[in-house]
Parts: sequence; C-alpha cells; structure tokens
Amino acid sequence: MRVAAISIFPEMFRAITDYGVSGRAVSEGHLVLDCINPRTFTHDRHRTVDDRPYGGGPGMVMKAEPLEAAIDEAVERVGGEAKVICLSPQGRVLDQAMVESLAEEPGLVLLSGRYEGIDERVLESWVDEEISIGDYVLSGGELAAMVLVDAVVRQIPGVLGHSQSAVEDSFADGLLDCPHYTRPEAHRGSRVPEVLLGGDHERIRRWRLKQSLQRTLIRRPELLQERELTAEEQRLLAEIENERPD
Ligand SMILES: CC(C)(C)c1cccc(C(=O)NCC2(NC(=O)c3cccc4nocc34)CCCCC2)c1
Repeated sequence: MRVAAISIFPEMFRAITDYGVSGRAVSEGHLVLDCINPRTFTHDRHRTVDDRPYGGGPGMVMKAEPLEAAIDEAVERVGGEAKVICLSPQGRVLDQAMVESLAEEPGLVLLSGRYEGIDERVLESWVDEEISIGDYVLSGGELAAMVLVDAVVRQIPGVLGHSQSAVEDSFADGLLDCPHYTRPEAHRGSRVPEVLLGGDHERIRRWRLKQSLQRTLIRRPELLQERELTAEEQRLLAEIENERPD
C-alpha cells in the first residue's frame, strides 16, 4: 500500500516507519510511506504555511496554496486514484469496519492539520473524506494519521507474519481482550489462574472466550450489539448472566 502523509512535522512519522509491525511493513515493502511538507511548496522568504484568520479570532489558519501543492504532489507519488483523507475532529470516528475498508484502497493521502485548522477551500475542493480518531482536543492531526496507518497496515496480507492473517488477528474478533499472564506463576502473592497452567487447550480456549465476553459485556456492552454471537458465545453469555451478582 502507498500512503502519503502531508504534515509540517514529517519527522513525527518516524514513530510508525521505524518501529514495530508498521516499521517491519515498511522495511518489507508492504507499506510505502512518503511524508510531504507543505513548507516545501512555499515561495516567500519565511516559507509561510499559515496566516491570520479572516473574521479575526485567536491563532492562525493553514494556507490553501501550500497544502494544495502538497496534495498534488502526494496524489502523484501515491499514484492516480488516491483517496484524500483529512484527519479532523469534524470527521466520522474511525472504527475497525472503516479500517478494513480503507485497507482495500490502492493509495491514501493523509492530511494533518495544525494551528486552528485548514482553510475550508482545501476541504471543499480536494478532500474526499474527513476522519476523526475520537472526541478530545489534539494539537495536530499527525498522531491521528499514524493511528490510522497503524490500524490499516495490519490488514495488509503478510504484515502480521505468514501464520496470522488479518482475520486471525488476535485482537480483531470484535471482543475486548482476555487477561494475559506470563512468568512468574506467583507475582507479589498474586497467582496465575489455574486453568492457564494446565495443558487443557480446549478448556483454556473456552475460559479465554468467556473472559473476553464478560469484559465486553461489563465494559463495552455496545460492542456486543454490533457482533454476531456464535451458539457457544450465546451459551457462555447466558452462564455469565446467571453468575452475575444481582
Ligand atoms: C472533538 C472535539 C473535542 C469536540 C473538538 C472540537 C473542536 C476542535 C477540536 C480539536 O482538537 N482541534 C484541534 C485539531 N484537532 C485534530 O486534528 C483532531 C482532534 C481530535 C480527533 C482527531 N482525529 O483526527 C484529527 C483530530 C488539531 C489542530 C488543527 C485543528 C484540529 C476538538
């Protein structure tokens, strides 16, 4: 997948190109990430990318011209039919379904805002979709762009290692994660659940599934609304409901 990130802080994207699953995806060629700085497309002495807002008010607004030149370059680098996305609080909040759909795109251009935001004419004429990563105030769109890339890159076949496909991604079954433990068996007096110490893999699988269902029911019940439950999951949920203190 080819992605072009437009930002006045391109070095930030080292966080995904140099580490972990996304870093390996880059080194193995599954992901090509170009970072494009709008400042490259300025022609004045101060390389101005922002200016004061019409109508007054605090802060500055990102100028259209440098951004549009950067988008032009980005679309070219990514290859013709790129989807241009602006990471923005005004966008649709990202979820796994959107991630899976974005992973099907041949190329993505990701625009990150700074200051008070981007000149609206850029959004109107160049941006296909605005996407938000959640409802809190951020200082820029770059971290949101990196969240999106991290999630999308895991969907690319081959990125999660030959054995695991995206479908088997251990986190992608729509339930919250079960508890995890590793050595030592007793840590500060707290022991690992006995079931995990035995070798009964079927019993362990069922225990983990029940734990995931219980946590999802208690902490994020709305996730259960969106999810088809297998017969086994429905049985386990019934068990959980019966065990719940009144
Ligand atoms: C949601 C809330 C609290 C009601 C809100 C309302 C109004 C403004 C903001 C805000 O944070 N403005 C600053 C700004 N944020 C973002 O880019 C941003 C924020 C959150 C999720 C994101 N996902 O992608 C990008 C995101 C960075 C600087 C350039 C202007 C945008 C927040």
